[in-house]
Amino acid sequence: MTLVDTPWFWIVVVAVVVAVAILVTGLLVARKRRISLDASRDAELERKPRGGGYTASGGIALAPGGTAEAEEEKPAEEKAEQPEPEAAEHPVEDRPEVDGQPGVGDDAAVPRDSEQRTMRDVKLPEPETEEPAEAAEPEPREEIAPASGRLERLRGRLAKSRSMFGQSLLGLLGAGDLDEDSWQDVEDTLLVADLGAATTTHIVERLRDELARRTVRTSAEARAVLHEVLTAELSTDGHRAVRALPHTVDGAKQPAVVLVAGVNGTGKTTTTGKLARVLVAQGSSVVLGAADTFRAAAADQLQTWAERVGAEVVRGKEGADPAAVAFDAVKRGIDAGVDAVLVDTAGRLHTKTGLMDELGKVKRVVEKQAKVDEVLLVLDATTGQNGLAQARVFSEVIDVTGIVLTKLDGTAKGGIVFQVQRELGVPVKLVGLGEGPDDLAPFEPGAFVDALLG
Ligand SMILES: Nc1nc2c(ncn2[C@@H]2O[C@H](COP(=O)(O)OP(=O)(O)OP(=O)(O)O)[C@@H](O)[C@H]2O)c(=O)[nH]1
Repeated sequence: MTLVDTPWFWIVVVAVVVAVAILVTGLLVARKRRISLDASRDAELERKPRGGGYTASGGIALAPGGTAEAEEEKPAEEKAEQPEPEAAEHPVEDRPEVDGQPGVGDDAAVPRDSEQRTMRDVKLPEPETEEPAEAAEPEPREEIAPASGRLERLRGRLAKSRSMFGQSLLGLLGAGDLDEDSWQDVEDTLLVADLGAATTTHIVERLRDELARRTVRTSAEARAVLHEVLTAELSTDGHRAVRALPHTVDGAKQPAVVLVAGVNGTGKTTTTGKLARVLVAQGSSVVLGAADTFRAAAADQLQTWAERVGAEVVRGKEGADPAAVAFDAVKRGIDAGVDAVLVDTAGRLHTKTGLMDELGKVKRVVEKQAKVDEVLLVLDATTGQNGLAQARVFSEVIDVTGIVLTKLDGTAKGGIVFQVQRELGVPVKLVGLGEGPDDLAPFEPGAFVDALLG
């Protein structure tokens, strides 16, 4: 009989199998318990905010998403007034761009922690109210001082020239017999007052002749001689009337067309406005053409002048062709049947040849529909010899028919009047004696000399 055949062998085998089974089961149970512990720790981490304690380099804190918590923090009254969700979304263009942040992606929206707009903050536009009927009524027209006798009324404005020129001459001539030194002083006085060499020589010769021929004993007699000589020096063959009244062409009324030209700043726009006032005061209807498209404010300035007297203005866009504006103004004047069209032209430096060509073009274009009746050259009396040089250039380009000498109130060199007229052979028609609307006077030699001598 072998060991296998014995019962004790099988009892030992069964016992070993059972023991191994118990051991394996125990090991499995122990492993399962260890995994459960690890899972609970992970779950604990999972409950912490993602990225909690982590700060990115750009300063962006990683925090749980969602908007519910933020909304709960707002006051109840604000919450109640929150608009519907779609209205609450701020369009990109609504983002207040004060922080320099880019408006891209999520960042294009207003940050949710920024100040919220509420209904209370929204300002509704005020409904547009109709202007009261009386406001639409035209401004009452200004009273315009009569043009006649203006030079006498404004004579005080020539005070600077009077003391420098008139009073000095009277002092010299009224002193009795004049020696060569005294005559030299007379000459110097005339030159300083801007009469120019040729005019000065001519006046001194005339004075010497007259004083030698007559017996002058009193200062009143000396004044009379001086008055006579100076007035005669200012006489001209050209007539001083400004051609600003309408005339008839082929049986139809045609407005007078007046071009006002000159270097910038001489007072063209002001003179155009002042002249319009004179014409309106005398019963004429006027259209003003704002052909100074170079200086933007010039058209506004002219418009203001026009509104004050109830005249119409034709203006173009800034930088428009001045010739086109002048053409339109004259056309408007003809169509409306007015008495005069005054065209204020651009006044830029005469040294720019192209600009002088432009002035010539303005005249040519205007003359396609109406003759230019008057070309007034505006000269600033305070600029002396430079003003005269300007005048020469202008008269080569356009036929100047009259001179307006402005700012005579601000200069001691009123003698420029004599020189301008002599050198250009064109009469001084108007003088500007101030910035006021009625400070434009017709030029009358006798009254002018009277004002100079005091
Ligand atoms: N004191 C004085 N100032 C004047 C007279 N005429 C014009 N002015 C002033 O001169 C300045 C220039 O006048 P404007 O009429 O604008 O001159 P403008 O020639 O049209 O000038 P631009 O449009 O630049 O070409 C303004 O301040 C006027 O008030 C005058 O007779 N006396």
